[in-house]
Amino acid sequence: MRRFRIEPGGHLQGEVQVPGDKSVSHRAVMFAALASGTTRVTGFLESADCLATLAAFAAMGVAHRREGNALVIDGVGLHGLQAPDAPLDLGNAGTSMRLLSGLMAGQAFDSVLTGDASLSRRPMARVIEPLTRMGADIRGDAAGRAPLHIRGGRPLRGITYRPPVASAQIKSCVLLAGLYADGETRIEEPGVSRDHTERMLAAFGVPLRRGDRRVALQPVERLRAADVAVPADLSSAAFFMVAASIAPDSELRLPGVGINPTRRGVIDILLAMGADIVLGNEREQAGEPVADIRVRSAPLKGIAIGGDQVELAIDEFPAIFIAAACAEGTTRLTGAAELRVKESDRIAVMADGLATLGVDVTVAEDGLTIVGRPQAPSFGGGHVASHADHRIAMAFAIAALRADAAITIDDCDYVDTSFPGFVSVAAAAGLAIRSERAAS
Ligand SMILES: O=C(O)C1=C[C@@H](OP(=O)(O)O)[C@@H](O)[C@H](O)C1
Ligand SMILES: C=C(OP(=O)(O)O)C(=O)O
Repeated sequence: MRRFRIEPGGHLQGEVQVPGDKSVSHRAVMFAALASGTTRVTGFLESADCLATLAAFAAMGVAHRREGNALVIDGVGLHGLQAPDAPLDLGNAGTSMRLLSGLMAGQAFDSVLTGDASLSRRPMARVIEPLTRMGADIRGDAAGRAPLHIRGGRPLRGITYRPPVASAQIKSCVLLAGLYADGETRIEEPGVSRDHTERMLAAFGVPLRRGDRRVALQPVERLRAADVAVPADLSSAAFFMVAASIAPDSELRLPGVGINPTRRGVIDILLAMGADIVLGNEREQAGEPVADIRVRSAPLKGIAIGGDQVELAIDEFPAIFIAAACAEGTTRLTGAAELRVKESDRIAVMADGLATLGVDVTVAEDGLTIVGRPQAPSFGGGHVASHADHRIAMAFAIAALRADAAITIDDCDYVDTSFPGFVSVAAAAGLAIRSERAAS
């Protein structure tokens, strides 16, 4: 296991090219595999999570190769996947497991989906339940967790599903099963969730009816291969947006970052906190809005965050909490219980780490309250446990910019699930970070 050691202080300058979007990369592999024809994916995120998805399709007979900077995938068609001869191991990737569960429910063969210790703790009843209503035979353990055993060859029927939480993973799972169902599949969500699946299905020639928090899909004969240019990942960019905001004398440019309106909550939250963020050259890339982002240091202030803002920034809260700890006044997050069922319990784990670094934080069931320390240093140094959660590790790494002593972080191998190369990219921008092999 590697651990990070970050010396305190520093400022950030220059251009940071963050890697491709994780959500879009997973979907690009899935839809390319199911399409008729060949798809070229550029900007594919070569991270552990997305490579697990790619390996799962390779195990089901989908060929891929690298040509220059493109990942080229030969689609096998909606009914062309082959039975894998072993369980599909999806590692740490919740998106992969939940989306694949819907897809596997529609196949003629049986499959088993497994994952690592973190993924095996995450709730899967949220996909088992709607898929069972559609006619699938899918079972987890007694607590509704992975491994998931899926019996193939079951006829599926379209349903109208109203998930209890707004979740792109649940929605996408049901839509993927809906590709194989008899009749229309409808989803009506209690809130806004990211719409990468809908955008990419449309690009692959699948007609959808979309309304406010609603989507409906009719089964189709085939998906039409369509090249995908994956935007840079806003969730990875978020660490640098916060870092440049809290470090003095900093200015970073982040080119080609996805700013999908169902994902861009972190930009709006940081702007509301007083951040100096400017979006330029806004354009569309493979059906997704992207922009070049410029961030400069700025004094931040605490705000209240809740309601619809939560899902729009769901993966960015570890970074946002670091911003809040450097802000003038109090930041209060509510309505974010979903953070407790990510790769780690991100409310408890972030609260523990912030407290270790001397920040006054109060935990609630669905959020937390952070009293900011606007005078640098905002953090003491110390040793923080990432609980094998990539986003926790990266969040505490940037906290060192406002610390008075070194911060060390355990269990940082998992950063590769979403941001391979984080250490060298962050070091080149000005963070005094190094990765060390830990004793155990
Ligand atoms: O669909 C996706 O790609 C994702 C959806 C979100 O999860 P939920 O659907 O559970 O909100 C997010 O946290 C995850 O990192 C990626
Ligand atoms: C929650 C995340 O991913 P997943 O659900 O795919 O594991 C994340 O990347 O923060």
